[in-house]
Amino acid sequence: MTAQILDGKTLAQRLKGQLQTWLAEVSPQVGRPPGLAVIWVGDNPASAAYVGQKQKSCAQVGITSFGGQFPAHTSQGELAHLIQQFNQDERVDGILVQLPLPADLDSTKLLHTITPDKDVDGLHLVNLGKLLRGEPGLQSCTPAGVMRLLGHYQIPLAGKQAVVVGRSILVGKPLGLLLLASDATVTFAHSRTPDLAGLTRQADILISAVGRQGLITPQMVKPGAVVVDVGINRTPAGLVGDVDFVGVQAVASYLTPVPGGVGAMTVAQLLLNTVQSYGQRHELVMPQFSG
Ligand SMILES: Nc1nc(=O)c2c([nH]1)NC[C@@H]1CN(c3ccc(C(=O)N[C@@H](CCC(=O)O)C(=O)O)cc3)C=[N+]21
Repeated sequence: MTAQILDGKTLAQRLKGQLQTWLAEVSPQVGRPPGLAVIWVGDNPASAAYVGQKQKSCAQVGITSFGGQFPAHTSQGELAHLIQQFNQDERVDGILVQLPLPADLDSTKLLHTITPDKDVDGLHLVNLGKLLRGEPGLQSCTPAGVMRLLGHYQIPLAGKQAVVVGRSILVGKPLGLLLLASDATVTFAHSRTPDLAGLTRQADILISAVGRQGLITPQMVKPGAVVVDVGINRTPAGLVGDVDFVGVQAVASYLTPVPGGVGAMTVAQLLLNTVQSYGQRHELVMPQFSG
């Protein structure tokens, strides 16, 4: 068997095309384009690439970017004040605080300063609570992007065994809840899971969101499983995920590449969340952006 590639890059490009077309029609009627404020503190080089990617994608589809880079010594109070200004700014539909923040800042407290209806990262307690309840709300971009990618390829989830390796608040936990909401039987695995391979071999849907190169070997994958690689590892040879791509491709039925899989969907989902927030603010009827 050779796994089919879940092509996040192409799907993301098509979604962006649909957003661009719709916004070209709607923004003049509303009288303004959607706005996304990105707050990036310090000079983490990985963040530089992500923030650049986000701003470029915003420009492509017709979303105005606000915010920018702030020095590493910016205080908690200054950042809270900045977020409050964006909360009130009528041109801003989404506010994103790029993580990680410098260690002396309290990122959770800052995230809770964002008004929930502009929380395009889905990390405010109110949006996390809605996720837990299964109510509509802004959803974290990477998990929502993964679900959109699986949905696009019509991967069945109901009744399937899903194993999520990793339990972060940014990816593992919310993705597990979304899979559960789609009627998968979900198991969370993590660094204290004793027999990881024994567990992952039972997975029809295997998600790795850890950040360790080579973590998922072919022996850990059930033949025919769907494998989603959320890992991001920078190596001398370039960007790689958690999954032994070549080995697992011979065992799985579907597999996401890194790059070109989940990362590309994350950015597209951020734009979708921003447009969703804009649409709600102006009571617009939103089309189904399906890619
Ligand atoms: N508040 C917050 N929200 C986030 O959503 C968030 C964050 N902080 N901090 C960092 C992580 C990471 N992240 C990625 C975004 C795009 C790619 C992406 O576009 N990846 C491309 C390749 C990029 C490259 O080549 O460097 C791909 O996989 O094809 C990856 C990872 C968002 N994150």
